[in-house]
Amino acid sequence: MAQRVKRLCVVYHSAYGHTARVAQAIVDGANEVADVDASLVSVEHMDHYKWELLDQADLLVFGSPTYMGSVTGQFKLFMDATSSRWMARAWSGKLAAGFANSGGLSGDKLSVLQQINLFAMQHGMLWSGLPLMSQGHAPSDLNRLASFLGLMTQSDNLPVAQTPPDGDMATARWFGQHLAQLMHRFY
Ligand SMILES: Cc1cc2nc3c(=O)[nH]c(=O)nc-3n(C[C@H](O)[C@H](O)[C@H](O)COP(=O)(O)O)c2cc1C
Repeated sequence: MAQRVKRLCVVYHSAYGHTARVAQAIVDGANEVADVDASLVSVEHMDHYKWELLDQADLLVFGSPTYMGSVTGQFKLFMDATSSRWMARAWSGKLAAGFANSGGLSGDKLSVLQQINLFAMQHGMLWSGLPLMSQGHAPSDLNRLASFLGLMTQSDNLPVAQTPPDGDMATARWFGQHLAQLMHRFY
């Protein structure tokens, strides 16, 4: 029997494009898995169509750049705009995951992942981390920043085509694939 197509949606903010590139890599990785439909939603200019995509998704992946050790103001506006869904328990039982990009190697990205995790818990969602052992700390290595709560990537102050490095981009695709497979296992 054919299995139902599962929907994953990556919800992100990106001022200069680096976090957007990571978001796209998660979507690309997820779409490599059969019977998965993964899409991208920027938190800017949310409209009825975008909210519908989020409401229909089986799994939401939330991502933000790190600003002053926190999610960006734009991402926080999005979080606050979900309060009617929080009240209605609309996303309760959905799978959730998170990612954070920053300029610093640490950059206090953990704080961003913790904020996003707590946000998902407020919604009653079911959290998936990044179950991938670090393969080393070079720019080409998978999970070089050794993060398990969610995906961490780091970008230099360079054009988007050059940074984050290959290992971070490959980790993002791995994360997308993993989350897609998780939807099939879970639902
Ligand atoms: C206002 C502001 C605050 C920032 N704060 C941090 C920070 O706390 N830690 C860090 O490592 N990078 C910090 N950065 C760098 C950003 O995290 C980095 O430029 C961003 O992740 C790039 O993503 P984007 O191209 O998707 O906007 C900051 C940048 C700005 C503009």
